[in-house]
Amino acid sequence: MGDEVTLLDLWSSPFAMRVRIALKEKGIDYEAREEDLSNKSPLLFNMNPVHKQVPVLIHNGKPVCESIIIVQYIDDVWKDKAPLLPSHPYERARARFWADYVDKKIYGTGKLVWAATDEVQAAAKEELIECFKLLESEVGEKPYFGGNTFGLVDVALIPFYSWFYALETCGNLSLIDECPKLVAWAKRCMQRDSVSKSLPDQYKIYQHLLELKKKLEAQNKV
Ligand SMILES: N[C@@H](CCC(=O)N[C@@H](CS)C(=O)NCC(=O)O)C(=O)O
Repeated sequence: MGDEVTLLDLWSSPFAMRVRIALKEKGIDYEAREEDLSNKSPLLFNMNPVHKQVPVLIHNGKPVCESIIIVQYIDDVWKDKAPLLPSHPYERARARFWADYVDKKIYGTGKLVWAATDEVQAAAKEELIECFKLLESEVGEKPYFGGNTFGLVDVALIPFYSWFYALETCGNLSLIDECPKLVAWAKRCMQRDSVSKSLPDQYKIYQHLLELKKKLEAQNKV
């Protein structure tokens, strides 16, 4: 019997994009169920009772939560095609380190660039550019963070390319000027079907983030 794979998904979530990319890299057929975060489904509460967040991968009835853990699970289960992690333990640890760095830095700092104002925004902008420059030096002259192969760190970071227009517009900055090699890397990733089919249009994300920003401001949450 074939595998039954369901993804509790959300079009705008960079975390869900990671899982969509990994599934497409592996060529796995799956059912995507779009969640409405203002009215979460009973299935989401059931499958991710701890965080109640998307994405959740449900594989033959069993849930796996947290995007980076899901991507590694996918790589463990569907080993034969498109490996996302290197085989050497040291290289695996390095890839996990950088994926963790992306998780700790990019979402939160990036969010302050599109959602905050004044000094908070200015500080976040400086920090984000520093993080991007560090990542840029890590990718160096290689085509991907995974070297010649597209891997875990590429999957972790590339969803944030969908934020680039919003970051540039809200933060009044030019990413091509600040980190040209990172932009070149992102464009290289976008040539892969797995990536271009999983990332929404940057302008659509910009509109969505502006809506979110208004809601956050109304709740005094920026
Ligand atoms: N660390 C989680 C983050 C997932 C996350 O933040 N998901 C957001 C959507 S982008 C969510 O479901 N938010 C709903 C909530 O927190 O109630 C992962 O990597 O999967």
